[in-house]
Amino acid sequence: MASISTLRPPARAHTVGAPAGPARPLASSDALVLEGVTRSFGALRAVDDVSLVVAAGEKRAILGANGAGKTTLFNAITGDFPPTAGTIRFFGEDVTELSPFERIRKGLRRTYQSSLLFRDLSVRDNLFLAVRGVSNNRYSFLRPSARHASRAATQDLLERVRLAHIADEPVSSLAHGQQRQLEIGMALAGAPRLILFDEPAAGLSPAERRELVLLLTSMPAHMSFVLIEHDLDIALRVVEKVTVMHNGRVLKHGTPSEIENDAQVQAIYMGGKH
Ligand SMILES: Nc1ncnc2c1ncn2[C@@H]1O[C@H](COP(=O)(O)OP(=O)(O)OP(=O)(O)O)[C@@H](O)[C@H]1O
Repeated sequence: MASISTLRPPARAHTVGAPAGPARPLASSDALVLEGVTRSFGALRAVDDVSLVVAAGEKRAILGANGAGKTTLFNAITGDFPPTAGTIRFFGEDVTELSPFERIRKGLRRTYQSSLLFRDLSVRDNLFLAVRGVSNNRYSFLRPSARHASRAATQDLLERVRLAHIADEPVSSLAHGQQRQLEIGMALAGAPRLILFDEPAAGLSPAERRELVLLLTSMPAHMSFVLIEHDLDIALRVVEKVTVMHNGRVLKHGTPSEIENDAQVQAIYMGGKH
């Protein structure tokens, strides 16, 4: 775990938010509502009865030790591995049965732990393809107006993820941190309503981590994100709320400071049992 040492000793042990059930009544301003979401692989319940609510515009981290079920939860939300029980609502709509692509069309995006970039293409072309891929006109490559709008959107993204100065470089020549910035840019194509970031700081140098924090703290206010991140220095700095998972279940929800000072969370991150 990258930043265990950054967890300070608890001022006092205390109970943070209750794990069971959505924390409050459903509201139309909720971006993502999970109720009893479970994903089994044979006898293993990788995600077990998870309920949580992410408000529109909210930035949330999901923490947990290796194997806690974080990525499986992301896969359930995106539909890559749909839940075996429970429901998922996205801006009030039940999307539990929808295909991954239908969820993308509704404004859900994700990044992956491993890179999905086209390494031989330029930074600009990768972003252009991402823009075209989520566009309503994605099959009309030859229509000048659609092409013009996509080029403008591509330029916006280049600037937003601070890669305009290397727009025409091939991805294969980029530093690792720049590639992760580009992945974030691609997830931002098409004005998403919620992005799931899967360990964006993995493998980054300290300087690249600072750049990542800048990017994550400058995300549009109305857009939500959910972040899986082992680097607690980053995770606790860029979100308003934290959900901690353990053995597939929600252990607790809380603010970054509540979670940082929680004895039970510390025990898990130190590799202890609770
Ligand atoms: N496709 C799969 N088939 C079988 N078991 C799986 C599959 N995907 C995940 N698992 C199991 O589910 C459990 C949770 O895995 P998951 O990858 O969701 O954890 P995680 O919290 O994301 O871990 P990490 O921090 O290491 O990425 C693990 O025991 C894992 O082996």
